[in-house]
Amino acid sequence: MSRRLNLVSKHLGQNLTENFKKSSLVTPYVQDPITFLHLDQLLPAEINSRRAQLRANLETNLAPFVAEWYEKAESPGILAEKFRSLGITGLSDEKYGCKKISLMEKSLILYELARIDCSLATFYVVMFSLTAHTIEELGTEEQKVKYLPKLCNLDMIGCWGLTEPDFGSDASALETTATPVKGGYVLNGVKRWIGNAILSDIMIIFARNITTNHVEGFIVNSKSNGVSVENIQRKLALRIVQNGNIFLKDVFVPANERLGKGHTFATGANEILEHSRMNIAWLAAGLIAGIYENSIKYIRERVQFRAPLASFQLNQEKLVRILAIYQAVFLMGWRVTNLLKQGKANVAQASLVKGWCTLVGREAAKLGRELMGGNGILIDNYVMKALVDMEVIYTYEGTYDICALIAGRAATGVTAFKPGYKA
Ligand SMILES: Cc1cc2nc3c(=O)[nH]c(=O)nc-3n(C[C@H](O)[C@H](O)[C@H](O)COP(=O)(O)OP(=O)(O)OC[C@H]3O[C@@H](n4cnc5c(N)ncnc54)[C@H](O)[C@@H]3O)c2cc1C
Repeated sequence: MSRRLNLVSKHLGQNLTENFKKSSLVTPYVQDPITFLHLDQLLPAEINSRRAQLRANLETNLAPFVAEWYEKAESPGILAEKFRSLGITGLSDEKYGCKKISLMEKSLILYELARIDCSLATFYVVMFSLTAHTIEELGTEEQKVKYLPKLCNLDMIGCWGLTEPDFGSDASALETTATPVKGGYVLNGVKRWIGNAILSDIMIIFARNITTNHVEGFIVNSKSNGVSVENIQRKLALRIVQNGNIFLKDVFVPANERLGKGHTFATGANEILEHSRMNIAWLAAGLIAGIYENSIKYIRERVQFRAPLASFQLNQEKLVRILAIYQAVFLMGWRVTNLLKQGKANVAQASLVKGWCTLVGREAAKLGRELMGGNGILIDNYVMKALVDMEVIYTYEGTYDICALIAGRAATGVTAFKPGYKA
């Protein structure tokens, strides 16, 4: 189309849209999906107002940089400083010089971070739901005093190494070994996909104690002799997070760096995953909020067939499906967070919620991408990035299938896992 025709058609489209907007068919609309079923009323007022403040700060301080970081696939050095200045660093209790961040508040921080970008939320999960939380729950008092003050303020970066090249879903069968020696243990093995590995000062490494044959956790100084990290390149999702392979060759770990509790897979790594899986439901909710908001804005503005995309029945149905998915995911996240707070959540519940929220999150992401047509693949339009990132959260910390089978075992009382599986 010539430039003149293009301008005329654009002008005509704008007039029609303006007329359409003025017509009685168009009413005020739902910009923020949380308002549809008034889900914000489920949140304590003080926490909800801090959430709103955080959203405003994230929009100003982080959102403008995300596309560039994502394209360059880099974790900016200033991220820790940004998180500190936003006041979102801390622990579940005010101790070890850390600020208190309650379970619900942490969930909403993850929700708001994912709404901006899922890599930012994942960095937060690795630091606070995995690394710091492991030391908080399973560490000795000496380990807590040594590490938590630095971890909770992001003065120290940690990573959490469970997965191995040959043991992903089948994590409880992992092969990295911990051999008791005088004064400690010697670790040998390889870890794969570990978030923050290359940036880390310390690593939580799960290894099989060859004396007990159980999987237990060790705190490894990343600069120890025998530790090397290779960054995984060319990822097409979660590009701001750095994932690495960790190689452990005859790495000596002093006895006092063995985690104090959780000396089996079920009582150690799996306990931490239970908590963390619940967090992933909030990443899904944040992503779906972002998908909804970007989609509604787009379809109200874009004109085809001389009418806004939002006026087409098929498009309304797709948008409403995203809106409904959002309500369900938020409610599930909220419910399981409250159960966990009351000490009543278990691994089956956390797995059901994590698995299902990311399953339907995939559908929401596809619908959002579809609503934007070709423009849906542009990074600045959010939805394609959300779609690929949703694929990762559907997979990490227990794939959808594994989560479904853990919940299925609780529901039926019959295991679908091969003999020996411990989750
Ligand atoms: C970006 C990213 C970040 C990650 N970060 C970390 C991290 O920080 N720390 C860490 O320890 N790990 C991390 N992981 C690893 C992640 O937890 C694993 O990728 C995940 O558990 C799946 O393992 P896998 O990739 O080896 O897939 P596999 O186990 O090989 O599974 C492949 C497929 O087979 C299915 N499958 C496997 N077993 C069964 C079964 N019994 N029944 C039915 N279906 C089955 C799976 O559901 C999946 O669809 C990360 C992964 C990614 C991609």
